[in-house]
Amino acid sequence: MRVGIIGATGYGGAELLRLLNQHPHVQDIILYSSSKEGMNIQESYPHLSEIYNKELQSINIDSVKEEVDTVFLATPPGVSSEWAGKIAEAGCQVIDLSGDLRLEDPSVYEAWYKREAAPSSLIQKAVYGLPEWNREWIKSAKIISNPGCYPTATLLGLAPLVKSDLIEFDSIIVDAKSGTSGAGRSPSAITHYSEMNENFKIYQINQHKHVPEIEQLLHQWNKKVSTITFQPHLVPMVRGIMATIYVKARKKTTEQELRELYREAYRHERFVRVRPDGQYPATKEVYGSNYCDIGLTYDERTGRITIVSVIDNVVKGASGQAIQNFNIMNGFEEGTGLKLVPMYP
Ligand SMILES: NC(=O)C1=CN([C@@H]2O[C@H](COP(=O)(O)OP(=O)(O)OC[C@H]3O[C@@H](n4cnc5c(N)ncnc54)[C@H](OP(=O)(O)O)[C@@H]3O)[C@@H](O)[C@H]2O)C=CC1
Ligand SMILES: CC(=O)N[C@@H](CCC(=O)OP(=O)(O)O)C(=O)O
Repeated sequence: MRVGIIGATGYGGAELLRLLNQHPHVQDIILYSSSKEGMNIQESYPHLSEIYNKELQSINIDSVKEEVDTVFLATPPGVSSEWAGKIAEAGCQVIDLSGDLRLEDPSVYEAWYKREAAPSSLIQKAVYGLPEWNREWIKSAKIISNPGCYPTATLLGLAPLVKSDLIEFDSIIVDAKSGTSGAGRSPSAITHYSEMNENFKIYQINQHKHVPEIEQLLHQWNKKVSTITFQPHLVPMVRGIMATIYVKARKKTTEQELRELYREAYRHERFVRVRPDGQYPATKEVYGSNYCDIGLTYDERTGRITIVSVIDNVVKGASGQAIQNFNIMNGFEEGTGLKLVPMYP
């Protein structure tokens, strides 16, 4: 297949290129840029020297239509609402890494993103690309809205419990930590070295745009869930997300019962690994891979369940999951191009 990446000069785009470059069903990758047309991608990314030697193309719907079968939009919010519809109408598959098409209610998008929402007709066509729980819809989708990085870790960590009726549904607290690559390639006063090295910050308290995305899915899975508490933090590392999730059990349970619930839920999922008793995952254990690793415990004293869910934000939290969706949409074996052993140490 021939694939295009819009936003190839960003971190999500570069990771798509790294992974698609060794995908056996991808014959050609065209890179599009809104600001660096005519430049070679190696000028932006010297690590691609002698591996990928191509010029960035301007984004033009007629050439996109001629050149590619699938377009990955690795662009900031606001861009996909402009391009996804046109590209789909031109007959290409669209996989959007941004948050533009994830929220079903445009007024919720406008309240949290503080910008105009995409047209409802476009949002309705997009399938939320969380393969472990939405695989059947992804198979026939033409437009995928790829989940956010924090929602991926949080939803995979919460799904078995929320679907089980074992918990107090108003008790969910998510304490999430991310590396700085989650903020993209452009440096900012929040993420640059002097600000982040030897530092640990909470940000966007009670107002992160991933709150409604997480709540939307949890509510779809169980109508008893309405709101959650979610607080994101930045940690001085490049890749990785850890979501530590606290939930009150509705009645007495055991760690063994909970682990069995998770093992059963993810028995056939190649990218979700449930840790054995007493093991809790660290971000480095999924670094550079498409895995989501989950550990859990039950505190008999407080009746609280703690779930620890880790991903690499650029892989399972963005580009790897996008390729997992690409594989499912096209009937390829789901792990194609994603058989990545985490880099350790
Ligand atoms: N980084 C991460 O861990 C994750 C990112 N995401 C989402 O994926 C998307 C990409 O993120 P990321 O790669 O980190 O961001 P970056 O800021 O690193 O890259 C975004 C790219 O978008 C392109 N771009 C900017 N403005 C426009 C425009 N008006 N029209 C077309 N292209 C534009 C730019 O490329 P150029 O100037 O060459 O056009 C830029 O390099 C975002 O929506 C992000 O929220 C989702 C999950 C995780
Ligand atoms: C560390 C950091 O800044 N992370 C980003 C999340 C990136 C992401 O997943 O954003 P989208 O929903 O737009 O895809 C943030 O908090 O906004």
